[in-house]
Amino acid sequence: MSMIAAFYGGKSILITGATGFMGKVLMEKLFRTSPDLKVIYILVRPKAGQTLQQRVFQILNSKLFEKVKEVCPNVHEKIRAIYADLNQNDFGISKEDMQELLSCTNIIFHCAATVRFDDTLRHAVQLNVTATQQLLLMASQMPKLEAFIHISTAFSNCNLKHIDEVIYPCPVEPKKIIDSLEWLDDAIIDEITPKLIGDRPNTYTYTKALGEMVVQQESGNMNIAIIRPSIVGATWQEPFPGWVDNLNGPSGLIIAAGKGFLRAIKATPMAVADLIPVDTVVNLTLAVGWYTAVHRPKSTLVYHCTSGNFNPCNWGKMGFQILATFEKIPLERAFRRPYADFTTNNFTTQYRNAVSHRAPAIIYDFYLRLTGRKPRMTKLMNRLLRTVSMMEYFVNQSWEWSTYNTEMLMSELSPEDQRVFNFDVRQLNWLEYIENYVLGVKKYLLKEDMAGIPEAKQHLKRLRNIHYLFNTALFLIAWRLLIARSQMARNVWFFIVSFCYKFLSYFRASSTLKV
Ligand SMILES: CCCCCCCCCCCCCCCC(=O)SCCNC(=O)CCNC(=O)[C@H](O)C(C)(C)COP(=O)(O)OP(=O)(O)OC[C@H]1O[C@@H](n2cnc3c(N)ncnc32)[C@H](O)[C@@H]1OP(=O)(O)O
Ligand SMILES: NC(=O)C1=CN([C@@H]2O[C@H](COP(=O)(O)OP(=O)(O)OC[C@H]3O[C@@H](n4cnc5c(N)ncnc54)[C@H](OP(=O)(O)O)[C@@H]3O)[C@@H](O)[C@H]2O)C=CC1
Repeated sequence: MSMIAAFYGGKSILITGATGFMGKVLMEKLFRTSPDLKVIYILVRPKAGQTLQQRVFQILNSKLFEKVKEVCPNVHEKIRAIYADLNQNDFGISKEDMQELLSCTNIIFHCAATVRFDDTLRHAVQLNVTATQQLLLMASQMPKLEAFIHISTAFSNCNLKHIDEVIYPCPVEPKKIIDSLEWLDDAIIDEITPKLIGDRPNTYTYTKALGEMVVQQESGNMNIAIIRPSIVGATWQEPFPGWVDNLNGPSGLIIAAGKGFLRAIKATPMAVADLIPVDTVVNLTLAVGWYTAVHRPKSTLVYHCTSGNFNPCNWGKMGFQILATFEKIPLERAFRRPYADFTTNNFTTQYRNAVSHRAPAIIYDFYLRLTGRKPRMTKLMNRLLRTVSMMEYFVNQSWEWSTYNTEMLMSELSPEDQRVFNFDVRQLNWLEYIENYVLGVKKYLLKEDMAGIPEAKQHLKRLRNIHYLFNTALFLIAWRLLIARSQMARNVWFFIVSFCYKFLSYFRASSTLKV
């Protein structure tokens, strides 16, 4: 019997960010392994014209929850969606709901965040810092609370090369930043943002670091732990391999490469690609929840959930395997054949952006205009290049994360828990994982039918022929222009032609002699 699974039985669990990528996998695993848990409260806001109930219905009816419905048929009765907007004071939660949360919650998993790299400092602070502070305040009023688990990121201190499982202070106190954002106007905030984030690449990593400081400062006598995952990718094993449902991290770029939009990226092939499967993160999170509640460590422990020091894979190997998978399992209606180069040089990157990205987009838009359609490729390409430029920071350097606490926890688990809540990435086979990831992107994210693979392959063959034809035509035109303008080119041309002629005559003569 799994001790961790038994621990969650009968518990009331509060999850923020349950509608997000990690939150869904966390809920799924909880219901599947501890179907006797009492209730999962999820803080949800209405979105995209959907009510709370519609959002929950959609999640429960997705493929991800198929196994859960077998193990826990009354799962819909055990989810209680509570209206909450983390941008509002007290999250806009009604008095009755708040009362219930305060009096019943046993465990909190705080996953909600803005993960956008380009968010304004005001919004990123509101969600990643102020909301964390408010949640901690709520937690401190919960008499039955056993553990508060905060999800941060391994990149919260990406300005350092070696990162320990400790909370590093930021130069300006989070409280001062929260206070000043209340009265500063947006223009001034934009101006001071680069100074505040310093050598971090974006507001996301900076505000996640501030969020950790808030957790440390407001922890009081609660049992708190922080999890720092690196780049979270599709599921490795559970509930099935390759599940992914958003474009964050590598997923968007995998699609861009598979559809033939992304032809080159400024990335260091030997830099460590610290990807971690979402189910591994969730297993560690649940194990940490159990350990924190049962063993009550004296201080707030930080757990790194990374792959680099256990089982490193680099971007070169990853890119190669992604492209190799597209040979076998191509995406439908690709714009060009999948091919992506890694370059480390700024000049080459600019050249490839102009020649391999912008030029084909302009030519295609011209073709769309000619055929009476609305041009869209240049806009899409500009967006892609902007996204790629934001990812460059993460694919051109390697970090070292120490993992003492994570390893300590691994050794504390019973063999059964090590199996059911496996977070040992030494067992991960990268080639197999990446292949399943690419397949998952195709099936679950793009919702493409596997029956369409032969047609997709045919389409790629057509694109290859067009590519050859285009290159041959381009070469002939260039050559023709050169011959018309340069005596030297003409001489070379006549030399080649006469050489070929002589060779053919010799070949014909020798074959006649043999006969
Ligand atoms: C063979 C080669 C393999 C190479 C393989 C390299 C992998 C290299 C991974 C490094 C990864 C580091 C990750 C750090 C690890 C964390 O800890 S961070 C957590 C992860 N966070 C993220 O990844 C957030 C990144 N995303 C963003 O910040 C914003 O979406 C962006 C990129 C700034 C775009 O903003 P925007 O232009 O306002 O666009 P947005 O409204 O979000 O979406 C607009 C459109 O773009 C699409 N889109 C959104 N995001 C993306 C995306 N990432 N990609 C493509 N399209 C996207 C949307 O679907 C949408 O399409 P439409 O609905 O309009 O058709
Ligand atoms: N994905 C990754 O690569 C990594 C993620 N992390 C961390 O993991 C955690 C989960 O990330 P992930 O699941 O990928 O992120 P997602 O963007 O998929 O999910 C974010 C969640 O936060 C919720 N949320 C955002 N704003 C609000 C709001 N104003 N009110 C209520 N809920 C809100 C979203 O709700 P809604 O559906 O309504 O938008 C969603 O459920 C985050 O803390 C992130 O920093 C750490 C490392 C890497």
